Amino acid sequence: MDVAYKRRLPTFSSYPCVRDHTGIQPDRKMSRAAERLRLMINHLDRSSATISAVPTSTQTFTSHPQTLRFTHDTGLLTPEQRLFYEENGFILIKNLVSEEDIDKFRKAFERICRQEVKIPGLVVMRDVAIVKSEFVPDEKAVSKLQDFQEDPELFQYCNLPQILNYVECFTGPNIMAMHTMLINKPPDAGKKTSRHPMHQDLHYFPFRPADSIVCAWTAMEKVDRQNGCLVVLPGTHTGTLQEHDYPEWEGGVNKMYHGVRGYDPKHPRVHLEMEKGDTVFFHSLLIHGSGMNRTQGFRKAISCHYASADCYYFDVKGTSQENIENEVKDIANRKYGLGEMTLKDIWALRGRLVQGERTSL
Ligand SMILES: CCCC(=O)SCCNC(=O)CCNC(=O)[C@H](O)C(C)(C)COP(=O)(O)OP(=O)(O)OC[C@H]1O[C@@H](n2cnc3c(N)ncnc32)[C@H](O)[C@@H]1OP(=O)(O)O
Ligand SMILES: Nc1ncnc2c1ncn2[C@@H]1O[C@H](COP(=O)(O)OP(=O)(O)OP(=O)(O)O)[C@@H](O)[C@H]1O
Ligand SMILES: O=C(O)CCC(=O)C(=O)O
Ligand SMILES: [Fe+2]
Ligand SMILES: [Mg+2]
Repeated sequence: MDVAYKRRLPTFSSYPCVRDHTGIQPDRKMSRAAERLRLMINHLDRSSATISAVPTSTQTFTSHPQTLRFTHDTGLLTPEQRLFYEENGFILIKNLVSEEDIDKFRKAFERICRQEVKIPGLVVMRDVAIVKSEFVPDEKAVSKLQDFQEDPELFQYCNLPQILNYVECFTGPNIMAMHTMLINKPPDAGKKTSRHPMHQDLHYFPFRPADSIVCAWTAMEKVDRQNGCLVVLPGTHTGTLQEHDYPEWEGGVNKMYHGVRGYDPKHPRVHLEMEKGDTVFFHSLLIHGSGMNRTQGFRKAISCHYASADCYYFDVKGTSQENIENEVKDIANRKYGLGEMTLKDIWALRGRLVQGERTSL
């Protein structure tokens, strides 16, 4: 563990934004949940990760066993944190990435925007509102970098030991970094195109199981409702993958920003307000999005989707993911002439082992 990290130990925040009108009472909910888990964990059968809720003195476990399905016991997460992720599908760790590291990522980003470096495979995206205007090599023209696995500086984010320690709690010990992004949400140009529709990241991934895929998303500055923080629907990770499509937004929508078709607008939502360095880990099925940026600043975050290297690819043909596959293939073909490549080939090329063994992906 590096010294800088040790000095400022991260703290766990249950619901980071209690100002949100979700109707959830975080403190009450947490203490009840934590107490229940503490009782259960006394009787944890580690080999099967199965919890027996009411063991008897004769050791006959006749009650309904409850399984911890979404987390692994690595000794890092407290019982409260495990139960929180199990129930909500995300967990926010305060102050996990140092200022120094974030400033380094920001400088690397700026160099890319100024076109001082050329990174193989990197996708530099512009917001749909300005895509037809004149290009200037400046961070103001870039809404997102995607696939920075070949940038040695930015990719350090994916290798940060304190991030991987948490990731392992959700993926197990063999870890692949599958998808990388630096999001530079621009000030909204007036058409609300800076929003990201509510979606499940799994829609983009031709590999499974969903429970072994987690996103780490780190705020590179203070993010709040004003500049378009993440918004999550707690508990939706226990559902299934929904159909996604372009939302019908008057002002237009960014390429490949699909949204969940007809999600329940009454589902409680939580705005994840975060400080620089705070990191949220969330499940690949968790419904999330981000609001518009009402400030004049470019709201920055860096993220990586990790998957267990033991995951397997599958053919999305005939599933709800076929629409995104067609778009990805179209672009890959137009840009790189990768007509013969399958989605699996594209992902296998992009993925990088960051811990353990590359067993399958
Ligand atoms: C868990 C993952 C969740 C997600 O990743 S959600 C977001 C996923 N989004 C993506 O993966 C998009 C990544 N972006 C890209 O691939 C590229 O930026 C993109 C959109 C293909 C543009 O590539 P460029 O190299 O800039 O190509 P280009 O300038 O020649 O444009 C090609 C055509 O695309 C259009 N375009 C560019 N940026 C756009 C945007 N933001 N929204 C909508 N349309 C956009 C552009 O106008 C052009 O269209 P046309 O051919 O002139 O009709
Ligand atoms: N009525 C809606 N229908 C569909 N998606 C919505 C709707 N309202 C918001 N969203 C989506 O929910 C996410 C977050 O929205 P949110 O309401 O937090 O942002 P906002 O409306 O821009 O700002 P705020 O509500 O904080 O004033 C975004 O992805 C946004 O696109
Ligand atoms: O940073 C954001 O606004 C959300 C990005 C996101 O959810 C994604 O790209 O999948
Ligand atoms: Fe996402
Ligand atoms: Mg709103």
